[in-house]
Amino acid sequence: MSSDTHAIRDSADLRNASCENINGNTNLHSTECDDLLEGHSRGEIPEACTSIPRPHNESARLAALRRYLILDSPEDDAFKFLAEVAADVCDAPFALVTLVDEDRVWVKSAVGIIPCESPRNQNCCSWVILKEGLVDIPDTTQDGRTASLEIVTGELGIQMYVGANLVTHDGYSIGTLCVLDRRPRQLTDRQKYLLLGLAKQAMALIELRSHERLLTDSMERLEHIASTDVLTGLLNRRALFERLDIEIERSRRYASPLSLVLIDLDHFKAVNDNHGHQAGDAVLRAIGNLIGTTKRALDIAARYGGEELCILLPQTSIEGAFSFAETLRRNIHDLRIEHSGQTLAVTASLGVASTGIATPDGKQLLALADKAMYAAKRDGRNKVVVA
Ligand SMILES: Nc1nc2c(ncn2[C@@H]2O[C@H](COP(=O)(O)OP(=O)(O)OP(=O)(O)O)[C@@H](O)[C@H]2O)c(=O)[nH]1
Repeated sequence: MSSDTHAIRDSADLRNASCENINGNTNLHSTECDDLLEGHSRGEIPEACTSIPRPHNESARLAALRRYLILDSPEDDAFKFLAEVAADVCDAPFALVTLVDEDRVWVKSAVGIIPCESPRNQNCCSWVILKEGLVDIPDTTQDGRTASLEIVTGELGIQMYVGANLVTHDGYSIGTLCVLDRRPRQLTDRQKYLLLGLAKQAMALIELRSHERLLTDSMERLEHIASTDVLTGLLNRRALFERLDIEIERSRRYASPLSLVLIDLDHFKAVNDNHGHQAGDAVLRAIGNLIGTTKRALDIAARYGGEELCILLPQTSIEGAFSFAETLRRNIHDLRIEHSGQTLAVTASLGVASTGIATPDGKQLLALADKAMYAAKRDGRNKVVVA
């Protein structure tokens, strides 16, 4: 016998129990919940509940729900499919996958009804998370838990509700897979068994989506680590070459210019020799920041080598690149870096190259910029030279 078909209790008991728990006791224990849930499905209709009790582990339950990041997530056909199967199996016009949040019941997917959230106090699903297994209400108009709910008394006129718990791997009830009908009726044992099985599948799907998200996040983090230069926060050399190939290809395909600026700090060895390697690192970090704030969002900045940096400027002509390089040269010249009580200043030599009519490949473009950069060094440093 399912817990929903337990013996009928005196409706006065239920009223008393409800009232005690309505009056602020949100830390309800499961036995108390059972008192509320059992024994009032038939006979005299108890006074309507104005508040649905909360499980004794409510705050841990909410934390469990939130770790899945499923609330307010986009539609997902796999959940919709499970709701469709539940509706078919139970021969019900409505089926929903719901999550019971702090003050609302949010619908992940729905069949026969437009999914929308509703207040927790007005939703049958809020009863389901109070106990294990199914909540089976063959006639909602005759059940104290549901008789006064808007979904029953209102336009929708729901008269049958059966909800199966979605239980996390660590035992928290976070929502339901439920079926609803406009006429009172009893599901068969087979239908209830299948609904419970489908609820397990819905929960497995929630866990799967969560694992997928964690995996994607980890891969993105790893990709970030693998492509970022730790000192400057810019892209590293490997990532630069990847992006260079992509941007060269884009430049070819759309016949748009791509420019490249190569930056080499002047007399950087002297910074290390005179102020120490830590000071040299502080300078490189500061230059990395400066480049980050000087370039456009679509420009791609990388650490090319030791004290050599590189910026790709998509859709930028040689004139535009020269103007950008001049601004950067001035900004570097004007930059003052405070380190261990000392104020450091550096200059840089910059080489600029651009894809022309005979578009070079990435390596050729770099070689052109490198040649121009060395010309700037030869010309006295703190200069921009165009290839
Ligand atoms: N602190 C620090 N120094 C670095 C790093 N990478 C390269 N360097 C130093 O950068 C200096 C580069 O020196 P050089 O190639 O002789 O060039 P330079 O002193 O900048 O002289 P010019 O380029 O000719 O103006 C070397 O002392 C490297 O050790 C780094 O990550 N941190």
